Amino acid sequence: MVYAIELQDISKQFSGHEVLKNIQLKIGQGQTVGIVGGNGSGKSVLFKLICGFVVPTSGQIKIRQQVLGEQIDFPEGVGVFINEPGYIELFSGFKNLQYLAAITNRITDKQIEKAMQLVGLNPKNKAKVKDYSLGMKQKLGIAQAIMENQDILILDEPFNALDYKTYQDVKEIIKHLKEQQKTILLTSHHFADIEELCDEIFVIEDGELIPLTDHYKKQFMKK
Ligand SMILES: Nc1ncnc2c1ncn2[C@@H]1O[C@H](COP(=O)(O)OP(=O)(O)OP(=O)(O)O)[C@@H](O)[C@H]1O
Repeated sequence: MVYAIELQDISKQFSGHEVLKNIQLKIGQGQTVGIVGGNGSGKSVLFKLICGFVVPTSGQIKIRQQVLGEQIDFPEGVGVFINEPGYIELFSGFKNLQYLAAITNRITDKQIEKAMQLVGLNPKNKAKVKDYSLGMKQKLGIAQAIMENQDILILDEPFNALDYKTYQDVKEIIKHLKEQQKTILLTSHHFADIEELCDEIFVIEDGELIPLTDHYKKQFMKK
């Protein structure tokens, strides 16, 4: 199998506190993998390591066979949604996405508009991002993650703060991305969503990444 993402012996410490210990993870191209765990267990740190936003204390990360920090600094062709993305507050949502799209210059304004419409944002809305609600910012972040049609998607809590209709829409978008054989890494505190969407599920407990067992499943289903 061709692996889109590979983590070998990844550990991460912050000021001597070991958040992640010897993580091994292989994600095949086209797979959707869910990561669950309690608050502060290290899910976001794991995702930031894969995106190249945080450097591991030890171990190796490969994205499409390329070693992060050696062959590449940042993984290319990865759509990222990490909570509370930073935007230029005085720009509209569309202008923010236009600004970000200009970095790689791969997509047209029409594609940006389409991504915004998919998550229920009006690209013609001139409101500044500083006046956006939390849910609108969340939608903008998801539009950003999917707008370039990347084949790897890292989605950290994509369902947070969404109204019911947008939550359903985002779930449908993820299902559609799965059908298109995208590789997706997903977290959510709603275990039912993870179970519905993911081919494989792992738990982070005490810094270790372990496959979901019935014991953990019962624990998460209670929530
Ligand atoms: N830059 C940082 N400096 C120091 N500690 C950090 C840093 N980033 C994360 N941590 C610590 O790493 C641990 C894991 O945090 P992380 O955000 O990955 O948790 P999480 O599983 O995503 O939690 P939640 O479900 O609440 O979002 C926490 O103890 C957090 O305080």
